[in-house]
Amino acid sequence: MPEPWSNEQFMAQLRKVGESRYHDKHPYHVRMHEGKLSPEQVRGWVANRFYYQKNIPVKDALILSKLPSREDRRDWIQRIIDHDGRGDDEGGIEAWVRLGEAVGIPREEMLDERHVLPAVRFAVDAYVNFCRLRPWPEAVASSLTELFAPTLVSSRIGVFEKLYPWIRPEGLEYFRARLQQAPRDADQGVGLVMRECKTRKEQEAAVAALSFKCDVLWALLDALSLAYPDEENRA
Ligand SMILES: O=C(O)c1cc(C(=O)O)c2c(n1)C(=O)C(=O)c1cc(C(=O)O)[nH]c1-2
Repeated sequence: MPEPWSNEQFMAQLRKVGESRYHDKHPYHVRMHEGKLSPEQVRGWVANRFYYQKNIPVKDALILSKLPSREDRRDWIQRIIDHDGRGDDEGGIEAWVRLGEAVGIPREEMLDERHVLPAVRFAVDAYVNFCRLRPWPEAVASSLTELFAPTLVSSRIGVFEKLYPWIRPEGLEYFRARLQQAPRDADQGVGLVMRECKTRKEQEAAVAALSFKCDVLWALLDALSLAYPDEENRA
């Protein structure tokens, strides 16, 4: 096996995956940020991403159950609280349901998953199962798409405000909360991956995990492109 990468080289390998394969490059996402999606296409994205959102705390609970140290569990548990909420904080899943209402999807239609496409379900379930079955440092590495999320989410707030004025502004609270949460998650995830993945084999497995996760997000948008084609491509 070749020599392990230095932390800098390892980070560069992880970043390279995001630069080429993160979902911001997907045509459906590009069109979203150009303001070109129809209301129906925006609703399709929100309703399907809900299935991703609701499974995030499930996969984080699987990872939590495998972390051997109390200190690491004390940090990781915050992710579950962010999404499920606690006390007066209703959490990210509820905020996403409100985003749904802000784009015109009734709450019960989000909750009963009637708009969730089969391929989206398969892709998200594959992510949860990856975290269930793989060694925990790889599961943590697969969350590192969050390294690339803050820039994208911050531009999405402006995009939704300016280019989709029909979306009710209170729906954007989810994204605002993520601007604080995602960089903290990414720092924590990078710290764990750098600490645990010391051999070249482990480092390459972490890069592969991040690549797999990019595929999950990409597959979600592929499914949306088929189900909600652009006007000009409609039969
Ligand atoms: O809107 C986005 O572009 C985006 C991307 C990602 C991501 O990169 O996986 C996450 C989120 N949002 C997000 O809101 C979120 O809570 C989240 C958790 C995770 C994860 O894998 O643990 N990714 C993401």
